Amino acid sequence: MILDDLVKATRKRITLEKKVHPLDELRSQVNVLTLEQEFPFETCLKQPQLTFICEIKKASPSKGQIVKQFDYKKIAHDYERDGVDAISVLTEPKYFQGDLTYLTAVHKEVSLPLLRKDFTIDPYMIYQAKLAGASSILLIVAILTNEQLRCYLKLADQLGLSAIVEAHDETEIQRGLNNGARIIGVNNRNLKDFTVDLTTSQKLREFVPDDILYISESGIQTREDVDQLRHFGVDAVLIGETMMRAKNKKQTLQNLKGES
Ligand SMILES: O=C(O)c1ccccc1NCC(=O)[C@H](O)[C@H](O)COP(=O)(O)O
Repeated sequence: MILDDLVKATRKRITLEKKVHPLDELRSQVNVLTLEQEFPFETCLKQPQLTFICEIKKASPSKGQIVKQFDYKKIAHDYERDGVDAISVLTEPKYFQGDLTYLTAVHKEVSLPLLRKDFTIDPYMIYQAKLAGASSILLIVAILTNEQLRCYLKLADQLGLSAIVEAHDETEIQRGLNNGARIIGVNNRNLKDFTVDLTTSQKLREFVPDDILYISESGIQTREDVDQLRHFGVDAVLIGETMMRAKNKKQTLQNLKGES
């Protein structure tokens, strides 16, 4: 399964990165930052209207290369100008052609809350996310033990980072909640065969209490999709490919929001 490959590649990458910049070095840099505890990512998800998180994503395992021209700074500016609420930046290099430096650069360019989209399997990656300017990280239940989930959520909290706890079924949602998740993300993409079914977000909605933020991720293409998800009671949508392929991002976003 693709998640196994992603975890393997991530472990290899992080092992190398730790040799260049050991954990203690990252820790001491984080210590000199003023740790704000405002959780801007969560604040933006709590607004009354649906929150739009749009992604900066060059390639993916399911689609291969999505865009040839990849001016991530311009995309970030366009997203901010056009009314996106938060930005997700893929930092996984092997399968998504992402890079942590994209996140650092985007943080310098825009003031929107940023999600480090990666396959977090080590606390080291949470420190990296903080130093790169993220206000949120991704924790995928399927690749973490309960103890890891609990510890990573605690560390994120200490660093003023929110965490999207991604689940694919009722059991994973329960594990996320039992270990302290405040945000549950449901992935509409089946990671075994890459098929997308937006009703996954509908089917799993009932297992997430109303005081927990609920994000629908992947496969969102049209205004009808967004309307449907709004109707299912999601707090936010995470949209990657549709926005990345859009020639006119402003118009596409307005259309998705139902403003044009
Ligand atoms: O996008 C993939 O092919 C993929 C495959 C395996 C694991 C994760 C994957 N995507 C990460 C994401 O969560 C999406 O980039 C995000 O939800 C946006 O999805 P989309 O709008 O379909 O680009």
